[in-house]
Amino acid sequence: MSDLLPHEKGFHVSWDQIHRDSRALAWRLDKHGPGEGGSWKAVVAITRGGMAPAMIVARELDIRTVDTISVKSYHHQAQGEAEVLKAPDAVMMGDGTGILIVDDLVDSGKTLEMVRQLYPQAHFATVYAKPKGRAQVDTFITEVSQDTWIFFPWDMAMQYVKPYRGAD
Ligand SMILES: O=P(O)(O)OC[C@H]1O[C@H](OP(=O)(O)OP(=O)(O)O)[C@H](O)[C@@H]1O
Ligand code: HPA
Ligand SMILES: [Mg+2]
Repeated sequence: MSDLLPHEKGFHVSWDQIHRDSRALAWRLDKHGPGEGGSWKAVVAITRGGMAPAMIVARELDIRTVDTISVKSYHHQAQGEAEVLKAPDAVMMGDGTGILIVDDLVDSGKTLEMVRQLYPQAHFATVYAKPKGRAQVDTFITEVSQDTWIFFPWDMAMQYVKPYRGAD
């Protein structure tokens, strides 16, 4: 069974599951910001996967200032470069102090590494984490093995499944 391809070893996450896990992330981050009463200044979602978790975290923590950063990664090129396609508001961001940067998961850590270079004082939170990228994330909820592919609800649809036994 160990010769399964990464996409065959799947962790399938439902909307309900990501809602609960994102709420758990918000609970963990609540009152842990550097502002008054442990507050956070703003939530910044790493698009696109970070948008749903960021919305849930912002809702739970009553944060109305929400922005996005769009990063295009070049994982398959030798230099392993990543490019910012859309940056959040520069004045609001500063060096990242008080900013909660949210993504759905960290895998190799390349995306967070790049964003962290831009905003070294920000707090980085993901719902899921794989071992290679764990050092790049400050707070996460669930760890999965490196060879597990996480399937998110926005990439899936309900469909018929054949029973284990029975007519084809
Ligand atoms: O830790 P890394 O190896 O950098 O991988 C993690 C990133 O990859 C996925 O985004 P992707 O770039 O596929 O874009 P998307 O969010 O628009 O789907 C995921 O949402 C993370 O942002
Ligand atoms: O496991 C994953 N699932 C979905 N998107 C991803 N992008 C990097 N790793 C993953
Ligand atoms: Mg992403």
